Amino acid sequence: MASPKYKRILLKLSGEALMGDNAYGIDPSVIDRVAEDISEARDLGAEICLVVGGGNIFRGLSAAASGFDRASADYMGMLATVMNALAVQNGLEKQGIHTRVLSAIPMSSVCEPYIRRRAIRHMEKGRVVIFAAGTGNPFFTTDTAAALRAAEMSCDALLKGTQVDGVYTADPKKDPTAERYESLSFMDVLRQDLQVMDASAVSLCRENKIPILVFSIQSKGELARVLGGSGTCTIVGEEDGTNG
Ligand SMILES: Nc1ncnc2c1ncn2[C@@H]1O[C@H](COP(=O)(O)OP(=O)(O)OP(=O)(O)O)[C@@H](O)[C@H]1O
Ligand SMILES: O=c1ccn([C@@H]2O[C@H](COP(=O)(O)O)[C@@H](O)[C@H]2O)c(=O)[nH]1
Repeated sequence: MASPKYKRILLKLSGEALMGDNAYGIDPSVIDRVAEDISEARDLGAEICLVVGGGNIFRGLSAAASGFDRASADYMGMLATVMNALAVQNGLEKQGIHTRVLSAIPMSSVCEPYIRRRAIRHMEKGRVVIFAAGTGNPFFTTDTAAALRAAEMSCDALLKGTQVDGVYTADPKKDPTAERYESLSFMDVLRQDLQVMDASAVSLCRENKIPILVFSIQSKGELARVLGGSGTCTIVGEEDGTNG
């Protein structure tokens, strides 16, 4: 069995990927498959914490464009991520994995509040920690929350599991001629304004020397393959390749 390239990872799960072939919401079969993938990655020896997006349910920016107050819409988006976190927790528990959901917006009858030291302790006990409600602040995204928690948890890498298998020269969903990068630097992503992840998340990872691996969470078993070094992904790291 391959050993993981990174010991402690933060996995950012795309909200949109959780809807499967549906136009909205959560597909239980996708939750089960993602939970199996996470279980497989843990079996390699990786310590895993998660941030789940909310794009399958509610995006603040789109709602603001149709007339909602932006901050209120963002709070609704953060609540959507809590629903996704509970769904993923359910899937992981079916795999026999011990988990805790920690929310940046306290909701004590649903899950624990986010307390950094408590999160670290859960991880030390072998639990999968699921960070919900993003950063707890409007005007941010779950990509930034993922970069922030990865830094706080001293993660060795941030893996962005999304609907595409890497970073492309342009959005591959819109431009069929777009080509995938094997690797590139944080500055390349920022300079070329590549939209796969927001700039504040990329900057935070750059400052904290946390490589970002972008891969498709839609491909079964890809998480373990990427961790083992044989999967398809784009690695975003330092200019000189030292942390890639
Ligand atoms: N240069 C690029 N390379 C790769 N993907 C890109 C690029 N530019 C835009 N994209 C788009 O970015 C998307 C991933 O980012 P996005 O923030 O939309 O989703 P997510 O974070 O995976 O999910 P969610 O917001 O639902 O949680 C991809 O599905 C792809 O269509
Ligand atoms: O720190 C945060 C994180 C998220 N939001 C809001 O939630 C939605 C869903 O998150 P995605 O990253 O788009 O999946 C996002 O559109 C924001 O509206 C937030 O306000 N703060």
